[in-house]
Amino acid sequence: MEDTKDSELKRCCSKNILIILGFSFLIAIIALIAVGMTQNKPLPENIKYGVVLDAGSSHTSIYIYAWPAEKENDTGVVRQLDECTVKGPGISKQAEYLDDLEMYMSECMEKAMHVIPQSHHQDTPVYLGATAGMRLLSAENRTQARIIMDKVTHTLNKFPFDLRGARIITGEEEGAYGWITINYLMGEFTQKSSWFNFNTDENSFETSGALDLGGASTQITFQPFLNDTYESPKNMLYFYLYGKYYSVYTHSFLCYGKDQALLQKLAKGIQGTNGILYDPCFHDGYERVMNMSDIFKTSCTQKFYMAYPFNQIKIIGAGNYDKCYASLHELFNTSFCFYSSCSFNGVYLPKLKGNFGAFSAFYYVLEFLNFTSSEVPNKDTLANILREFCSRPWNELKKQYKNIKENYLSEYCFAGTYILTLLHKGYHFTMDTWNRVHFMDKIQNSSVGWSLGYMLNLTNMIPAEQPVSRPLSNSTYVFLMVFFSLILVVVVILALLIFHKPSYIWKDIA
Ligand SMILES: Nc1nc2c(ncn2[C@@H]2O[C@H](COP(=O)(O)OP(=O)(O)OP(=O)(O)O)[C@@H](O)[C@H]2O)c(=O)[nH]1
Ligand SMILES: [Ca+2]
Repeated sequence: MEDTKDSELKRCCSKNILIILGFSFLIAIIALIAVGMTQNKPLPENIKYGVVLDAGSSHTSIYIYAWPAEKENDTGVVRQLDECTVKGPGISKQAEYLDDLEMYMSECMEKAMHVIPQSHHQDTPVYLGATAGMRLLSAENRTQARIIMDKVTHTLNKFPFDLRGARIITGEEEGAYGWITINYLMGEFTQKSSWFNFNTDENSFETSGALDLGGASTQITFQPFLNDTYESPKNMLYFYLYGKYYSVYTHSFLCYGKDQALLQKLAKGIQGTNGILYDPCFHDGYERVMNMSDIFKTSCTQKFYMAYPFNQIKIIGAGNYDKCYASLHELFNTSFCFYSSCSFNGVYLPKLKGNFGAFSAFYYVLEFLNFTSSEVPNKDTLANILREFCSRPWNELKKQYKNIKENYLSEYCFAGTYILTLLHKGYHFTMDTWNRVHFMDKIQNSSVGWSLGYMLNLTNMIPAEQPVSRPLSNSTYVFLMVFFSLILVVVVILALLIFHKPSYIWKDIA
């Protein structure tokens, strides 16, 4: 009787303990989830900002970038927050208006001050890089170029940011940073170089080449086949990024940007005329009068200079793609080459390799001509588009494209034909390789150009080694915590059930 009472008491006690434990675990899990959801939120992201001014030959653009401070060595984390186009021409044309530089910059710099929180102004780095317009001016008039750069620095110092330098960048830098930008935005530097990739085949790390067409210069940059990296050391750049070596070919053709190429073409075309130029690269019915001094003031046209008895020329459009193509051909001298292969003017060009991203005027022009969305994006398709477009009368075009700046509209025939000539005759893209050129303006809302790569480099945001993998994210942490707690509960309950059973056994034994 006593024993039965005893075992009843034991069973009752075990049951109560089980209920209390179960209840406690339930409360603990609810508490854990609640704490995980409320207290364990990630720390507010510490955002950093950076500003780059791209002082191009035709205009100045300002790019504002942002990135989370704790992730700055990861790839693809820096994003363009905003951009602003400065009204007016490039800084190389500002020599006579130096006192107006502050006004020139102010609208876009104020935009940057608005976009970037005030508390970050003082530690936001600002870089200005001037490109081919200033390179040309520097070669023609070094003193004037220095005065402009000093004044630009002085002006930028008036804004509350951390100005880290305003300088003229080289054509090689322009090419290299454009290449870095594309591959950074496309995630090419880290994606394929993961730990399980033992493949040392150079193709397994293929990057995208970069083609930039500015107003005064144009750049071609790509990773050639390894055997082709020794012929012209001055064209090679070497990078060690995210634990991998890259040998990159680059060349910048000064005077072969869209605007300077047009001046070259006009300077050549005017030879032997009486001041009237019937130009197949402009539409029928189009007329433009230009000062001879404007054509010959750049060093790009000096090789065509002759004494002329007139101060102005009159360009009369004679829209004809085939004749325009033939006239542009003459700007590319392919008659000599002291290397195994050349692009033009005796410049070494290794065998083209991989895909290319083509931006700036490559994109603006071919986007207008609807070539970027073409289903068969090859040379013949573009030639057909241009043949039709160039033959259209100017009056008809003006009526159809009322919202497009007349200056841009009048030059699409020339510019499209120039792009075709540059890619085909200059860089030797063939029917097979044309479809490897991808015309682009932005990748994930960030503009493709040299400025992002420039900032990444100057702020040391591209590490030589692969960054170590990061700890668990907040959500993974909460999930794992709850998951393992549940397992623990199940295990404890099972253990208690097993522990609970022997009370019957004890009873039997008794
Ligand atoms: N159609 C069109 N042309 C543009 C546009 N923006 C710029 N351009 C022209 O395209 C050419 C190249 O422009 P950019 O890439 O800005 O040239 P840039 O940076 O000033 O010149 P570089 O110093 O040689 O790099 C120039 O002739 C510009 O006038 C645009 O939105 N539409
Ligand atoms: Ca440019």
